[in-house]
Amino acid sequence: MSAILAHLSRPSILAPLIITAVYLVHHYLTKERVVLPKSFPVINSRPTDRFFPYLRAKFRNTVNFKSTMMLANTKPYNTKPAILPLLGIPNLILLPTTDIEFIQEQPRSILDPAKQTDQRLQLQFTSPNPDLMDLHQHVAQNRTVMDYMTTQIGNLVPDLVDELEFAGSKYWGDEASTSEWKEVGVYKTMTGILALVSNRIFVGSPLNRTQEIIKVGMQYSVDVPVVSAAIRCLWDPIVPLVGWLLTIPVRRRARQFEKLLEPEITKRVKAWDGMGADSDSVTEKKVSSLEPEPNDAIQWCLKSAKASGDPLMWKSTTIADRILIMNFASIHTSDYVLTQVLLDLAHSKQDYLDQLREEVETALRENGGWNKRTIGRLVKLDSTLRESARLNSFQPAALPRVVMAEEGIKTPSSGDVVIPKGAVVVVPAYNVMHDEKIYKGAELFKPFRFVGSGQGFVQTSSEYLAFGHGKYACQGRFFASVELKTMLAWLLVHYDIQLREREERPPSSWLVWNVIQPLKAKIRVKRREVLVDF
Ligand code: HEM
Repeated sequence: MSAILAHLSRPSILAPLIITAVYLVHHYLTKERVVLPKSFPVINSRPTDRFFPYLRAKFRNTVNFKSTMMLANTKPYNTKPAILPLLGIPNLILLPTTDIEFIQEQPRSILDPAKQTDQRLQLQFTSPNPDLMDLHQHVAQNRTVMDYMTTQIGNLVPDLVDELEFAGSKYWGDEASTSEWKEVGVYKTMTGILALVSNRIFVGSPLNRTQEIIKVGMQYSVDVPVVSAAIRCLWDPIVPLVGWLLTIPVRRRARQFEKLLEPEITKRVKAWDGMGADSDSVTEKKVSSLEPEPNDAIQWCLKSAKASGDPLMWKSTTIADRILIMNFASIHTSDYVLTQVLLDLAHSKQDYLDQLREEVETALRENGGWNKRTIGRLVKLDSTLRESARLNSFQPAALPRVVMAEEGIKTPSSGDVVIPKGAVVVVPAYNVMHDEKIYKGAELFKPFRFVGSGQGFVQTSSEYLAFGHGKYACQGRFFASVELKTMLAWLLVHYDIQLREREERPPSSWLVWNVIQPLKAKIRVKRREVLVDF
């Protein structure tokens, strides 16, 4: 015994023990705890659960979230809020679908979507620059840059197509390969093509083909969700240290990305300043000595930075971090949607593929080739994307928001019961988008379901939540819609896709409350001889 005591009293052992003990006491005594209303039922706990009902409900929700979402259609969950215990996401309250309109209208000061993203992605460790999400002037800049993106993307269709010629040939085969079928990994090739095409719009040509930029941007985007999910499962007291350690490689990649973009951003800033443009005199003529002025996200960031007059906004690292976040926000969401739609099509009917191809070829002929007008005419293709995103949305529970109001909130369904500050509310989405009463034949892929319905790919509603809904719905969806339609149209015109009508479509997998596309699924493609005359 005395030997053990002597051992423990050595400073190298004792000091960490004392620090840990002090931390634990401090943590548990001072941490603000969110006490969820006791009157709400716990979804997926059963009257027969005599022991550990909460833990058992948590287990069921975690391993089979789809069934939880279906349960949300039944009483009392379809009219009343419920506590939703789930691994790695504390303080969740599932609201009924009848609250969707109320939720989507609330300002950030009441229900904040960004705070939920902070928690989910552990941005205090993983963000290249935590201020980018928090500081008012950064948030305003993000919004302005997204506005540029929305208004400019139509004009950039020819650039997208130019990049597709290169990326498509690289991943799916070039013009010399028209006689052979080629087996391709859908997710892998879509990610590769998207990284090139999206970065053509983000950093411009030829920088977008720099291997290192693509590699670092992708690694960052792959690592953040994985490492943040791991941190969320850690025991609270060890999160600050272990979380920081686990994310060292992520932060290293962000610094690498900043270095890789630094020469280009500095060149652009110098070109701007070289014209003697004052911070507050942004005119189309005086903006930059680069001829022609680049039309890409680096330049949009620079323009809006100069308009703000705040030098921090045009610092090279600030702009590079914004571009890295764009890579993160766009590549995984878009490669998800493209992978799913290609698998849906490959496992559907030849007639669908023929009709889509015909629509694209007619639009190309009638509108003089690849441009904004052509893409705007593709109503069947637009409906196909919307239908696939409905069936496969990666957010089976939508509109996650943290309650920010000091006094908590009451929702239409909670009646007099207050949902406290710090709780995270969500609404069910999987069951809504698979509801037979809203979508007839809801489990079927009917690509032209929305043709003539007045509902385009980007339109959100309380019945269509693939991009969220309302005030804080996806800001990148207009960009994504043009980019994905151009990509899919170009691929359909340039490649035959071998139909796998009789084979089972590879299923997505569910990981807690995320849906993951079939990462290993393959299709067979063959380059076509393109005969469209335009
Ligand atoms: C098909 C691809 C995409 C899908 C399915 C998608 C989906 C979503 C969803 C579900 C949300 C949450 C909305 C809510 O909670 O109400 C969101 C938010 C957001 N997305 Fe997307 N997204 C896509 C592409 C993009 C792209 C390409 C960008 C930017 C380059 C982008 C930027 C954003 C931003 C900035 C937000 C936060 C909006 C806010 O809080 O105001 N997204 N997205």
